[in-house]
Amino acid sequence: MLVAGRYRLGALLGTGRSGQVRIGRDEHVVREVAVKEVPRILAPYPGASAREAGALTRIRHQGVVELVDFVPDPVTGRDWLVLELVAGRTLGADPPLTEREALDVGGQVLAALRAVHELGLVHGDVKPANVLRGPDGRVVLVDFGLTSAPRRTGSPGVVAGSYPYLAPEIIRDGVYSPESDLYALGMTLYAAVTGSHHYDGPPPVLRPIIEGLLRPCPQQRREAGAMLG
Ligand SMILES: Nc1ncnc2c1ncn2[C@@H]1O[C@H](COP(=O)(O)OP(=O)(O)OP(=O)(O)O)[C@@H](O)[C@H]1O
Repeated sequence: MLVAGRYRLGALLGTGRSGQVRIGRDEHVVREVAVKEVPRILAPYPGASAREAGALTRIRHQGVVELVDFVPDPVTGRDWLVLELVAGRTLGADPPLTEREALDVGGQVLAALRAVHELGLVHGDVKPANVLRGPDGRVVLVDFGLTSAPRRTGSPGVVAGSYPYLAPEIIRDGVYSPESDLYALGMTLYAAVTGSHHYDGPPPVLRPIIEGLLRPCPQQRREAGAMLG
């Protein structure tokens, strides 16, 4: 299949809640990209594709996936996000990381999150499936479908995101903030080194960092972030 008369779809890279992500061959400039299909009617959160495209247009950082093109298709009701093809695998796709590797990954994700937060945005869905790690060690954050300004929905129970990476204040009050991204990073690192997301006491080297990122008080998570870099 050819998207926008230009991107020829190939092998499946991954499947998420919104749709499929495939390798695409850009026939105009002959290079490979990643093409994410978001069927509007099935999208778990309305406006996710436009929100993701809008956020990625603003964020430029080596740890954040680059947006190449955005192709809304009003006829079929599908949107296509054309992204930089990241050579890497998601955390969790392979055996657990060593603590040293997790420290490095944590530092890189934190740097990417800082770029997001400096623009006044919250990623909103940090989790192992949204962190890609390449053979060269480069770490890239993907899936900005829930990215928005900090917000408080005030409706407990109706929360967007992924358990168990949701900070307690999101579950309680629907409060999304840079600090809720830090909580999700803490849980992501815990899952990356233990292979489990059932929190049962952190591993030794990362203990102060993970415990700090998972603090119930959002402000206190910043100190743990500072330990990562
Ligand atoms: N640019 C990319 N390069 C390579 N693989 C990618 C890229 N973007 C996404 N993927 C793969 O596709 C999967 C799904 O992508 P993504 O998380 O963006 O979709 P989603 O439908 O929004 O998922 P979610 O269920 O987390 O909301 C990722 O976990 C990853 O394996």
